[in-house]
Amino acid sequence: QTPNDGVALKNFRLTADSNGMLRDWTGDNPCQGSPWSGVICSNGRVFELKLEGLQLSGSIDALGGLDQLRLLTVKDNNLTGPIPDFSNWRNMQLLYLNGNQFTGPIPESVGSMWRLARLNLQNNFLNGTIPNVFDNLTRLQTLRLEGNNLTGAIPPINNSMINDFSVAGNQLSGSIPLSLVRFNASSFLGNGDLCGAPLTACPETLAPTVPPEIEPTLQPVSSPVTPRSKGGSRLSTGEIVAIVVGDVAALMLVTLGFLVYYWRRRSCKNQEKPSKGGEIDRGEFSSGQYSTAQLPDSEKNKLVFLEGSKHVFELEDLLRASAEMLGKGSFGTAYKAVLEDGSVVAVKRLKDVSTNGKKEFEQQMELIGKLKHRNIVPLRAYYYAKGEKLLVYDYQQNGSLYSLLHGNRGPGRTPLDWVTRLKIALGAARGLAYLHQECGSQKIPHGNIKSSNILLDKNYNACIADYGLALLMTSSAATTRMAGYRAPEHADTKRISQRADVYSFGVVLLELLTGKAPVPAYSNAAQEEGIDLPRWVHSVVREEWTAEVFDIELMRYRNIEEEMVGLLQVAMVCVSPAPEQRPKMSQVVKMIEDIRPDQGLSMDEEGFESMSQSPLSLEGPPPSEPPAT
Ligand SMILES: Nc1ncnc2c1ncn2[C@@H]1O[C@H](COP(=O)(O)OP(=O)(O)OP(=O)(O)O)[C@@H](O)[C@H]1O
Repeated sequence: QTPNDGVALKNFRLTADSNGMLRDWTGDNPCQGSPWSGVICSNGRVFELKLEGLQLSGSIDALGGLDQLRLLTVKDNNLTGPIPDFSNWRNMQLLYLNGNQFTGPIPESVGSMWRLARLNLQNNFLNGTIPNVFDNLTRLQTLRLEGNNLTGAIPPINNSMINDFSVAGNQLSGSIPLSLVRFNASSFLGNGDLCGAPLTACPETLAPTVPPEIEPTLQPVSSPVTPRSKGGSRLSTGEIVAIVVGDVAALMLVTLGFLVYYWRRRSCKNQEKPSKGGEIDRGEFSSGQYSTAQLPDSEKNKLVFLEGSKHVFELEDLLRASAEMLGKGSFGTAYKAVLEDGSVVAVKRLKDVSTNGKKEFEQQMELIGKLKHRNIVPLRAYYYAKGEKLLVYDYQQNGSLYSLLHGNRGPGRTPLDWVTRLKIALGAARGLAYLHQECGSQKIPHGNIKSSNILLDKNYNACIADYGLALLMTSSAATTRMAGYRAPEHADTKRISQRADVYSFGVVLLELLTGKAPVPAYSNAAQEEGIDLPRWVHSVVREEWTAEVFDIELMRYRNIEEEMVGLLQVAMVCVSPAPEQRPKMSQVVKMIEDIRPDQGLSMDEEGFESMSQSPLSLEGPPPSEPPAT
């Protein structure tokens, strides 16, 4: 009789899910009907279970019955109790129980999971000795046991497949077995009394191992593993991001309050004495930044509207508008301005402009103003004065791709579905291809392609922002931007190029596919290096866990795996280290269109809305691996 995986999962949900994180586990069969989040089936049986960071608590005993599991990850929850007998999990290949509050010993039955490639039990409260069974696991590559309360000596582990090993931060003692001296000291640090290479040599009396009766007196020394309070739970990434964002928001509020206060005081003073001719001194830009350039009368009110833009307001109106700071970038600060007639524009206040005066700036603006395409943010007007340069753009109401992907990864987040991601990828590719072609023989690059420069209009149509600005900026601004998106050759040449844009665009595609940010969320992106997304994806794909690279949010959609792999291939060729191996943007557009050739990726808005998108099922081995801890 086939074991009932649905019953096992429902029992687990009853025990562990007091917060309702698994409320879409409805119906009786997890492998039929609407998918259960985190559950992947093959041939009608539960095959992968990914339940990371969901505040689950209680025991996982009920999962012991899922005998077809290849992958189980429950990392970063609050699960408790002993680890169940492993003998039912004979097919298990990837097992992540780390970051919980499991207690008791590691069962001997771990030796029965003969297919196991990765075992991560780190950061729990496991005690007892390490069972001497790991030599049975001939496929094991990762063994992470750090941050527990394990005692006794480390058994000999002769398995040469293991390349990722740590027992740091336990209470182990005795000499390190010879078979493990190939690992760094960091794999062993923070134990009570471990000795021998790669740590310091054992005193003669201690080697080879400490007798068990003296173990309780051994105290752990400072551990390289993050300390955890007993019974406490660590902050999830989402919570950390929320705290950081909260802090930043609070800081911005305080700053804003200060500026408003400062501004009011200035305005009062200005009311007392009449302003000098031409000084821009309006206070209605509530962030108060945008105020004090001295202008000769001749330059006053010269907001220059570009070809095709209706001249609908004056500089005065702009200065009177209520404004909200959108963010600071490497070219200056962007504001959202709501004019008195209700229309909304985005205003960029430039810093560090390197043109040879007004004429050159105007020429550049006229050039930028001529560019028209549905996938680029239109520049409507500009303002030039000695200490003040403003650019006025259409405001894009759905913000940037960066904030859509990484802005709120915590509870309450609206996932970004696959069709929208594909649509954004194609729109942005078309916008950039247009810019590359339009500049034709001059080969003018964008020079700053990244997800915060891909903006979304009300229909989630992707538009490229900030084009044409890289050429205006001083080299210091140019070198500080682009962390995480910069092509490798840029380190030597410092020159921007269309080929380097293609590389940056490849990073954006990887961001869409993985959900990972190449620059840390809400940090000062200009100054901090983020993760090297191309390198990370390469390393995961090389290990043949291709499915693992994809954003967990995309796991709910069926039948999109082929398309995701298709887009991954496009991304990988874009991030080729050698510039000449990268395709042109026009070719990239074609490749993305080909991902859904007969379903009309090249269609208009309506076409996109109607494209099919059903939750994903990954069939057959190998299972995907969760991100490294
Ligand atoms: N036209 C616009 N409509 C809506 N949001 C915008 C607009 N222009 C810029 N923003 C948003 O304002 C914020 C600041 O933009 P800005 O271009 O100044 O900096 P950046 O894109 O983060 O960095 P960089 O200057 O290097 O491009 C970003 O989050 C961006 O998405």
